[in-house]
Amino acid sequence: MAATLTVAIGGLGAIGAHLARALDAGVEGLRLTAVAARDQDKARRTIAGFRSRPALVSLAQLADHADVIVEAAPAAVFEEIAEAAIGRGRIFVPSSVGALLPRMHLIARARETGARIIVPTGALLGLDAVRAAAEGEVASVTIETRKPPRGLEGAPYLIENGIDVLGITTARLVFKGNAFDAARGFPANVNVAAALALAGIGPERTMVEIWGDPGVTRNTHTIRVEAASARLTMTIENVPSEENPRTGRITPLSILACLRGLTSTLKVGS
Ligand SMILES: NC(=O)C1=CN([C@@H]2O[C@H](COP(=O)(O)OP(=O)(O)OC[C@H]3O[C@@H](n4cnc5c(N)ncnc54)[C@H](O)[C@@H]3O)[C@@H](O)[C@H]2O)C=CC1
Ligand SMILES: O=C([O-])CC(=O)C(=O)O
Repeated sequence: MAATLTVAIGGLGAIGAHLARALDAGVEGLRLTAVAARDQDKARRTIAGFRSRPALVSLAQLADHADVIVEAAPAAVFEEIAEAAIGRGRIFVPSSVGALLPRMHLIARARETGARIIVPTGALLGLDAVRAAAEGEVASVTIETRKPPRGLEGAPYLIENGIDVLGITTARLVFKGNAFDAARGFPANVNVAAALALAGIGPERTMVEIWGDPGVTRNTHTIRVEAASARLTMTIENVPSEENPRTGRITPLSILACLRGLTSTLKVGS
């Protein structure tokens, strides 16, 4: 029988609370041992009915409590969770993948400590095919993201460029550039572009279009890959979660599937 891995989660919002509940309900090979949250009272209420109550600790302490540290917090506190997890040689599973792009030194650090950084597919699709294609020659990778305007509100790029996204009445291209610049300009919005870049040809060559689109109710991502082995065109339309409409409901499910793959006897997909 495969060994059980202990799991700690930083952030108990749309992703973290859902994942915590799912783990507590029972997942073979995984055991939730600790969580960290900003609002301690709310966190206590969230875990009150759990079958096995995890320790409520600080972000930096998560790494002392588990083999696998899942980051499910705002990008602003990414470093605090990541540095402790990687410093202690844990398996680090980030949600705020956009925050990893400007911190690629963490990968060199993980090499030193024996930590692993496992980026889940998250709100995207098809990263298995992108990774496979990237083992051969890839000419181009693009992602087109369409969001309801309020899902883009407050992004630094829009503020810097005076773009009033809530005033948009027809679909408008608000950003076109590489994944690196997209992650800087839209830190709460392009985790999927960052994951795509890391799966394929890197943040400099992965091209991103972000559209504010009053005509969509779902965050919609279309990936196009032109490779020597295949041409890929894939679209996902994410149902927003109740807790945080910026975050697709599929995201905690994808992380759960990713965690299952760490211990399962049968693993499907590369
Ligand atoms: N990889 C992907 O495909 C996706 C990634 N994301 C990213 O995942 C991250 C989490 O997303 P959500 O769960 O939707 O966010 P959320 O806003 O619903 O939850 C974040 C949680 O972190 C907590 N938090 C904030 N500061 C904290 C601190 N200092 N210590 C402990 N907890 C703290 C908040 O109280 C909140 O409960 C975000 O960065 C988001 O952009 C979101 C959707 C898809
Ligand atoms: O589609 C979603 O649910 C979230 C999203 O765009 C991202 O975080 O990159």
